[in-house]
Amino acid sequence: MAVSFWNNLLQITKNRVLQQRGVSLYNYTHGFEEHVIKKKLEQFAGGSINLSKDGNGIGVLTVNNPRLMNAFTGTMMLELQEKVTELENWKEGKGLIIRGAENTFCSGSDLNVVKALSSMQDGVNTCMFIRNTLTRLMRLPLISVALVQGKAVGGGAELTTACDFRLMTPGSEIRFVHKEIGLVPGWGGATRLVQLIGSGNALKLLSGALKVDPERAVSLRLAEEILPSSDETGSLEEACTWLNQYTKGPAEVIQAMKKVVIAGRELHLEAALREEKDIFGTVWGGPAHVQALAQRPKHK
Ligand SMILES: CCC(=O)SCCNC(=O)CCNC(=O)[C@H](O)C(C)(C)COP(=O)(O)OP(=O)(O)OC[C@H]1O[C@@H](n2cnc3c(N)ncnc32)[C@H](O)[C@@H]1OP(=O)(O)O
Repeated sequence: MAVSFWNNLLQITKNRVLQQRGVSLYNYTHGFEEHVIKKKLEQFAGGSINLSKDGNGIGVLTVNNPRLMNAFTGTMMLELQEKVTELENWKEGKGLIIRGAENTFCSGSDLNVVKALSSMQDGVNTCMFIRNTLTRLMRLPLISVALVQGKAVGGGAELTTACDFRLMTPGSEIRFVHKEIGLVPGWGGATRLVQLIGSGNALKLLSGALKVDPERAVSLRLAEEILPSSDETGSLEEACTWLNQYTKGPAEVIQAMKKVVIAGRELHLEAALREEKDIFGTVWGGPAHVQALAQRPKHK
């Protein structure tokens, strides 16, 4: 009796968390002091995270620090959080492409930052900070795609797993190199990798620090497709075309669709079904539904 009460309470709390935007995994109750780590990260400047949004509801987020193969400096980690907040509030948004500048994806944390924040406390806090951001990124009500050109290494490989889909260009590679530097993934990448490809395959990629080329990624179902182009402009156009297959229609319907999938992915059956009912209620009788019914649709 007492156990089922607490289980129900836990589920209700989880649902509430999923429904709210901008809610973080870790807060002061977990010993996480966000303002302290933000002050430290501010000291490591360089690079940027750029966001452009088009009129069709597709955003392009670019990890931009080509001098260091798009490694994340401290200020880029802070900027990523700001851009995720902006995307959470983008009412017209439907899809998101994440890519790296100048033909390569991302080489993870800037190793200079890793060295400077080498105490256990700083390392754990930095990981909590970025794991919060990537969890919010994963839960955006947008269909997200990592466009992997060149190399996605370490934290860069982890970033790809926070997207709904991965598209790879010829010659590109995803590699969880953490073992080589005496680490395990800390940006939530191991957990998400297990969910994507199963524990056995995840263990092989992580413990072997294996280079995953596009063919292998597709066969593991880590990537959806290999794009024909390897250049920046061509592959971005192809990624947009791929994404457009799934983002036709009104933003409120696409966003609701992503939310029911998040519920199915993250909640237990009964809680997910309750969540689906609530989300259904937000589109039933809405403009897109009424307009579609008025046209007496046939789906041949
Ligand atoms: C979550 C925890 C983490 O993410 S820890 C960080 C994990 N990442 C790494 O260990 C990546 C280390 N870098 C590499 O293995 C290679 O640079 C990779 C990414 C494979 C690219 O190789 P390649 O195409 O030959 O380029 P390169 O080595 O000449 O690199 C160009 C310059 O960029 C730098 N760079 C690269 N990655 C980082 C990084 N993560 N942090 C800091 N600097 C990085 C390289 O050192 C190189 O700089 P320089 O030209 O030697 O001054």
